[in-house]
Amino acid sequence: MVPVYTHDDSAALSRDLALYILAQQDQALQRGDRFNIAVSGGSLLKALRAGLVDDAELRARANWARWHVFFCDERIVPLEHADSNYGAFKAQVLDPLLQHDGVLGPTCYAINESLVGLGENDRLAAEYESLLPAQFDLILLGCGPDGHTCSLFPGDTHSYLLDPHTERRVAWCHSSPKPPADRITFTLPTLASAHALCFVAEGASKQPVLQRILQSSPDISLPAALVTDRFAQRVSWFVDRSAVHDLSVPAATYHH
Ligand SMILES: O=C1O[C@H](COP(=O)(O)O)[C@@H](O)[C@H](O)[C@H]1O
Repeated sequence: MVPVYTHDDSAALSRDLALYILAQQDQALQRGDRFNIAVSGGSLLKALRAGLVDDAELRARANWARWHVFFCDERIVPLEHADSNYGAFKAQVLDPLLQHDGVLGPTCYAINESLVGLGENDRLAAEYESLLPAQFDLILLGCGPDGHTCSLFPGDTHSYLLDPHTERRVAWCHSSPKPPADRITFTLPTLASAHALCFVAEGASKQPVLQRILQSSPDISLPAALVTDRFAQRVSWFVDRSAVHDLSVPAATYHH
């Protein structure tokens, strides 16, 4: 059973999430000289900002200059487009960090914007793959109401993205059921090689899908359940009470 760290509200979740990330950072910097972290887009970024950027004490504990930040998935749009995960991370984390004097920011790895719109999406995925470190210290994952994580979507149309033996570490996801249609995404082998995988899910809208993922017989047709099941020893979930309301999931407390 994976730990499901359950919180009364967003503020408590954001703080524990930040403490968890800092613990992973410290372990990574004992192993080497950089913290290789991958982030998802969506609602996760609000929690990152509240826990790590807006909180002065925790912001100071992050060794930002050693952070190398990648994106678990990215929408194939210009970086300043409203749908860009890089753009959302910049707005929620990088720009607010810049407002604090003396903070040296992280190194971020965005898609090659010059390939957007050229019909070169396989090449764009391959170029992004070439930037990745051999192994991630931490991958932060979201979970959509349909059970997708990264841009690994459930259903036959997207089963090509879930090949556990693919040599591709980043794949082009086309015809995404959630707009925009074209994206790149980490594949299962990339997730498999991470030291730690952490899902974040908040709000009552996530409750039905969490029921299918966190029950004792998970529905592994859902990519978020598949990842949880397959890499259980390295997976943690950070949730709020409304996301697991009425579920028979043992609530864990994050000890820091
Ligand atoms: O499209 C995406 O959705 C998922 C889930 O987002 P959320 O807002 O429901 O938390 C996100 O993890 C992924 O990075 C993003 O591209």
